[in-house]
Order: sequence, then C-alpha cells, then structure tokens
Amino acid sequence: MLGFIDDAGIEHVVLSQGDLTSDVAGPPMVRVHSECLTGDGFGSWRCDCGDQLDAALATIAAVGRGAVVYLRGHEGRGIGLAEKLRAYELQDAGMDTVDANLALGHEEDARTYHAAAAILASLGATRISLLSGNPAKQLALEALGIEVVGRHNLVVPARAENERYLATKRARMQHDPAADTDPELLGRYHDIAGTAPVVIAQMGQSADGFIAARSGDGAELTSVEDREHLHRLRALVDAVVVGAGTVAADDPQLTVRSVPGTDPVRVVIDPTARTSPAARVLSDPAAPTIWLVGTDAAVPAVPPHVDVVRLPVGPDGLAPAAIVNRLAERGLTRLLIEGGGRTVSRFLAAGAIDHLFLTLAPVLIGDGVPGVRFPGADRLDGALRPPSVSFPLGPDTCVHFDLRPDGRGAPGERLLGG
Ligand SMILES: Nc1nc2c(ncn2[C@@H]2O[C@H](COP(=O)(O)OP(=O)(O)OP(=O)(O)O)[C@@H](O)[C@H]2O)c(=O)[nH]1
Ligand SMILES: [Zn+2]
Repeated sequence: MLGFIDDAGIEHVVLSQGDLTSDVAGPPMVRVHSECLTGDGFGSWRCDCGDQLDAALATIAAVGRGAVVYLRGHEGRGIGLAEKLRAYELQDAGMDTVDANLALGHEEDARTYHAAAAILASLGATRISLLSGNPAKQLALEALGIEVVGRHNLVVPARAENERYLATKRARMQHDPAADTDPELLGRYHDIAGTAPVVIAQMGQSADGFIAARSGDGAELTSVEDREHLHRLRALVDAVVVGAGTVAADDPQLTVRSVPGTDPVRVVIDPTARTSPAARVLSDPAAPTIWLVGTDAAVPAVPPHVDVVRLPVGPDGLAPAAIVNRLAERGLTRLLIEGGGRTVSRFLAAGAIDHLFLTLAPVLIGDGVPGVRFPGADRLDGALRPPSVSFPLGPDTCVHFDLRPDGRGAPGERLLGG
C-alpha cells in the first residue's frame, strides 16, 4: 500500500500487487475507486461501492497483478459525506440520485481524476485495463494521458436496496449494463477483449511439441477445457483463419459451440484452391467463409456463403501481412489464427501475431505433426522470451505470450535475431 498527497492536501492510497508497468506483461487491471464511507466502510447496500471494491480486490488477486487506486475526496461523487447524506434524504423522499445532487446545488458528478492519473503515471501504469462500468471515468483518465486499453464492468451481486440507484446510473449517467463476467475469465481474456484490432493465435500441442501423431490424428490431444478456451477465442474475434492443410486433415466447422457467442467469419488460406467443395467450411452455411486463394488458382462454383478472395502467391505462399491487410479492408480486424502448426508458425515468424495461446497437453508423442516451429537462433540468448502468463486448462497448461511490440522492437525483429 502506498500513500499519496495531492495538491489540495487530500490523501489517497494505492493497494497493488505485482509490477504495474505495461511492458512486463500487458496492461495491468486497475480499479479507480471513489471513496464511499457508507458503502466501503459500513457495508451499506444503497450503492454498489462496497461490492465493487470487494470484486476489484478479488479480481486483481485472482490475476495476481493490478491495483486499486482509492480516491479520497470523491465521497458522494465529489460533494462530500454530509452532502451525500442530505442527498440520501431527498432520495428517501422520492428524488433520484441525479436530481438530489442538483436540488442541493451540486453537479451530478463533481469528481476529477487528476490525482488518479498522476498516481498511475508515478507507478508506471500508463497503459491499463480499467475495472469500471462508467465510461466517463475512462474518458477522464484518457484525457489525462492514461491509455485505457479495455474497460470491464465488475460483477456485483444484485440487491433490491440499490436497484433504483444502479438503474438511475444506467439511465441518466451513461453507465454500462450489469456485467456477468466470471473474474477468472476476465483475468484471462481482458487483454484481448474489446474492439481494437488484434491478431491472436492458438495452438494445442503435446509437451514435446507435436499437434498430432504421424497418422495426422490429433483431435483428442488437448482437454475439453482447452476446446472451451478455443471457442471463447473464436467468440472474441471477427474472423478465424486456418490453413488448407487443417481443413483437409480435420474438416473443422470453426463455429462457436462450447460457449455462448457469435460465430466468426471463417477464412481458409489456400493458394492452390485445393480444398474439397465437400469440406464443411465450403459446404455448410453455418457462418460466412472467405476462401483465400492465389491470383491464378482455378476455383469451382461456390455456394452463396463463400466469398472467393484472391491474393498474389509469393515464394512462401500467401504472405501473413497481406492476409491481415486484405481482411482488414473487409472490416475483419480481429483475427484468430487457429491452425495448423505451419500456418501459426508462418504468422509467428512474420511477426504478425500479437497474442499466442499455446496449450501444452501432458502427453509425449515422440514424433508426428510438428506444432510451433520457426527458424530460431543459434544461441539461447537469441530465443524469443516475450512476457507470458500461464494458466491451467483442465489437465493442460496454457501459456499466453504477449508478442506486442511495446517498445521492445517488433516481434518479427526479435524472432529473426535482428
Ligand atoms: N451524491 C451521491 N453520491 C453517491 C450516491 N450513491 C453513491 N454515491 C457516491 O458515488 C461514488 C461512486 O460513484 P458511482 O457513480 O456509484 O460509480 P462510478 O465510480 O462512477 O463507476 P464504477 O467505476 O462503475 O463504480 C462514491 O463516492 C459514492 O460515495 C448518491 O446517491 N448520491
Ligand atoms: Zn457508495
């Protein structure tokens, strides 16, 4: 816990865990919490402050990294404790929380975030993932130089006592709807959720680095938990990208089935258009498909859900950067590179991946279809060591590599030992 005194002489505190600088392992989770003696201290359910504080602490503890910036002087949305009690009296007589503030001659929200921004900057946390349901808080921090890469509403219990207060915040103060996100999932995916362009890759492989045995059989290698994780990733992106080899070997549907969510557009990288028209991505209209083929490839007639897109074929097939750009032209800016080993490895070697989720099954295959492979370096000090976090998926372990440049040189440069 660190203490701060701002220019007005008000004392604030920060309770933090782990390194908050964003180049260590992506943006930390930060709760910028407004003091509320009645809710935080006495456990009042007239507001949701106490529940929010508990949820923030639990979420940050589950992730193991983040901070609660506890802002004093914010009591009653900046009008002070005694005035808040007066406002409560007016609310007991029927007014809502906004009108009560206005009736007392105050603004509906008199808070400023200069102290919060200065405190975060002093801790190196200038790029954060914000735990809040209040868009105005995000805008205020951004205006003060804090980059908010994601904002997540905490899950708090529904209470009859604060139903009206929360409804007023949503109706009159532009607050987000109630969240239903599991804190563990929030911790796992907050970096990649949202609407910002992102290229995610995933790969499930044996502990010794194979995605399938020699026969090509790899369907049951990783756990059902890993399959659920894969479907969550699909639900978070605009498009899921696979190589023609994976379509030939596994005939995947590429839809979201294990979890609720929207199916992404399916993209098949297929320079020679060798994919069979009977493959599910081409024959089953469950989701739109983009068939990415070479400029001169001969393509048969396709059903209406399939869009044939042509790209020049280079010495090493279709270039990852060209694929990303062409899909972006179609509004598909959030991509999941799902497989197989060669496709993911080519995107990795090209420096085209922001996040890699590599799931390792506790299985030794000995020989078979290789997983992630790239040219590599001669010496270990040339190995790729991006920031990473690991989490269990049933019996498997998933390693999340953050490959974004973050001032450390583009991932491609690091990979090629440049
Ligand atoms: N004036 C007034 N202030 C209140 C009332 N209820 C809670 N507060 C104060 O509101 C502040 C919290 O603001 P909220 O609008 O509830 O939430 P927020 O911080 O903007 O948004 P979140 O980050 O999602 O929690 C605390 O300082 C509380 O003391 C009320 O009825 N009237
Ligand atoms: Zn409160």
